[in-house]
Parts: sequence; structure tokens; C-alpha cells
Amino acid sequence: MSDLAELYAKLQASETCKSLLKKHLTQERYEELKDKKTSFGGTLADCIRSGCENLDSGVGIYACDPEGYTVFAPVLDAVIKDYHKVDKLDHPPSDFGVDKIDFGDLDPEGQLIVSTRVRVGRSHASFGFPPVLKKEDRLAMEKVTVEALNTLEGELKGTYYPLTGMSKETQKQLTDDHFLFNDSDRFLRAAGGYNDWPTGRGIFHTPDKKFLVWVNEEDHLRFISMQMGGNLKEVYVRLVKAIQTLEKKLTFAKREGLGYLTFCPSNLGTTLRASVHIKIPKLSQTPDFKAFCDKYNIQARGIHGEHTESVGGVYDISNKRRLGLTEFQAIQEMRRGVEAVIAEEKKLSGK
Ligand SMILES: Nc1ncnc2c1ncn2[C@@H]1O[C@H](COP(=O)(O)OP(=O)(O)OP(=O)(O)O)[C@@H](O)[C@H]1O
Repeated sequence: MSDLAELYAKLQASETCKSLLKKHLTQERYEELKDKKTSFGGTLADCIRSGCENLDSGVGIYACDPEGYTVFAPVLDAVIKDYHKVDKLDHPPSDFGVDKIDFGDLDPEGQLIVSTRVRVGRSHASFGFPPVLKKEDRLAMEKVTVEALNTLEGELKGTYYPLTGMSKETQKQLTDDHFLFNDSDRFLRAAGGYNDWPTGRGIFHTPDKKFLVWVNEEDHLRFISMQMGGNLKEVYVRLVKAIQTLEKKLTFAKREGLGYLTFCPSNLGTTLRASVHIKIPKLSQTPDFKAFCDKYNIQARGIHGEHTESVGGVYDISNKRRLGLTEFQAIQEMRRGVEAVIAEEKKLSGK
């Protein structure tokens, strides 16, 4: 049996798997796609390996490279529509709406929000995604990225620290402090996300660590703006400035109707995830917490990243939708959700 056939057989055989991959990779689609290849050399096996090896995946499929979104569109489009809850793939043009901002600090009394972070993902148009990348590709990508980052000025001026050569202690401290990624996500690992680790990976940050760039983690690039407290406006405006500056220096993968392309289909479109770490010991204990989040299109995570648990009643609350709406609409959705969470927590604690 071929590698792909074995992966698919495993997925088919599972009675417990509830992933979007399992739901949408029908026999018919499998037959249609099984022999296709992108010009980066990407295959269906590259896209579905993680979801077949991790049958508890939520999504279960990654794109092998930017072109994978076209070549494997029959299954990826179905997953994208389902995940982002859209009927059509007609993502609007970017609109950061900086001139329309009508929010500032979401928790001016500083009672509940510990910190605020907004990130976007970007992919170089000319490179594949982790399953098809070779060591030389990662190094070449790191080089062009760092050249562009080194031109940033003012509050965005910073230094690039490659992971190669960084001490374990420094890495651990940066990760524990929520600044750096690590290689502990088994879904990403199975998708090839940690191949040749740590070559080509690194972090760029300003001295105050309010603007950071992850290089070659899950995505080629992650631009991150963060700070303590709840001032969403400051965090968002800083990020938009960085995106718009870097867009003039680098060419990012984009597709009509899908927006900016990322490795995981759950991130494409705006690619924007705006989050707060917030103390909600009461609300999080109610049986309706999940339904409450669903109502506002927000998602709750543990505070050490996706697939982690909450610590001491502190949760990561962020916008869930990234496709089919503008960046400004996504940030507003997060803002409204967080305001509702704060109001509910205060109500439940009798404040
Ligand atoms: N509001 C926040 N304040 C401080 N740290 C945060 C905040 N939101 C996320 N983080 C930290 O960012 C790191 C990455 O988190 P996580 O992997 O969940 O999200 P991500 O970077 O948006 O990517 P993905 O959604 O692909 O997993 C973690 O260390 C997490 O604690």
C-alpha cells in the first residue's frame, strides 16, 4: 500500500475521529486528488499526514504550499467553508480600519485583563510550506526575512535572534514568558513543522518585546504585537504599522477569495488572532461557558498556547473567525466578545 493509501485507510477506519478532514475527504474527492502534485512537489499525503496520524485533530488538514490551495481545492475549500462558517469563498479586500477605531483599553481599571496580543501570519509567495521545505529553503527564507526586518525603524526597530545557538535557558524563559514558540505541538510535528529544527527558525523583537516576529514556526512569518494590560488600540495600531511597512519589502502569498494564505486553513483570510489573557474564574466554571463563547464567535484556550489548559482561571480569549470579514471586523468581533466576557464575569462575581 502506498504511503497515502495507508494514511487514508487509517482515517477511514477510525470511528471516533471527528475532524473536518474526515468529514470532507470523501472517497470521491480522494480518488480525484490522490495523484495530483503542485509545482513545489506537494502532495495530498503532505496535506493530510497530521490529521491521519492524529485522529483527534479538529481540522486535520494543512496546505502543502501556497499552490496546494488551488490543486487540492476540492477538499480544502470544503474544510475552509466549514471551519470559518462561510457559504462562499469571497474574502473581502484588506481593511485595517485604523481611522475607524472606537476602542482603547478594554479593561481601564486593570481588573481582569492580564495582557493583550494581536498576531497575523504571512507566507512568502515564492516558498512552499513545511512539508515541502528543505533545509536550504528555510535558510534562504530566513535570510530574506531578516534583511527586511533589519530595515524597520523607530518603535519597530529590533534584533533577530536565531534559534540555532540560543541557549536552552533563554529559549525556555522566552517561551514561559509567552514570547517564543517551541517544538511541542504534535499536530504541527506530524505535518513536518519541526523538520530540520532549529535551522532557519528564530525570533525578532524590539527591546521592549512589544513587537515580535516569529520566523519559520508554523508559518513563514508571524507578526506579533503585545503588551501587558488591556490597551487593544495601542497593540493593534502598532501591528498594522508593522504589516504595512513590511508589505512594501516582501511579497506575501495571497489568493482571490481566500485572502492571505497560511499553512493551516484555519488561519487564512485576515490571519488575525487578537487575544487577551483574562481572569475569569467564575464564567469559565459555568456549564454554558462554551456556548457563551460560541455566541460571540470567540474561542477560549489555555494560557500556554493552543491545546493547553487554563492556569488559575486565566484564559486566552480570541476571535474565532479569520475569513470572510475584514481585519477591522475581526478585531471588533474580538473586542465585543471580550467586553461581553468582562460584563458576565463581573455579574457572576456580584460586582
Ligand atoms: N493575550 C496574550 N497575552 C500574552 N501572551 C499571549 C496572549 N495570547 C497568546 N499568548 C501567547 O502566545 C503564545 C502562542 O500562543 P498560541 O500558539 O495559542 O497562538 P498563536 O501564536 O496565535 O498561534 P496558533 O493559533 O497558530 O496556535 C503562547 O505562549 C501564548 O501564551
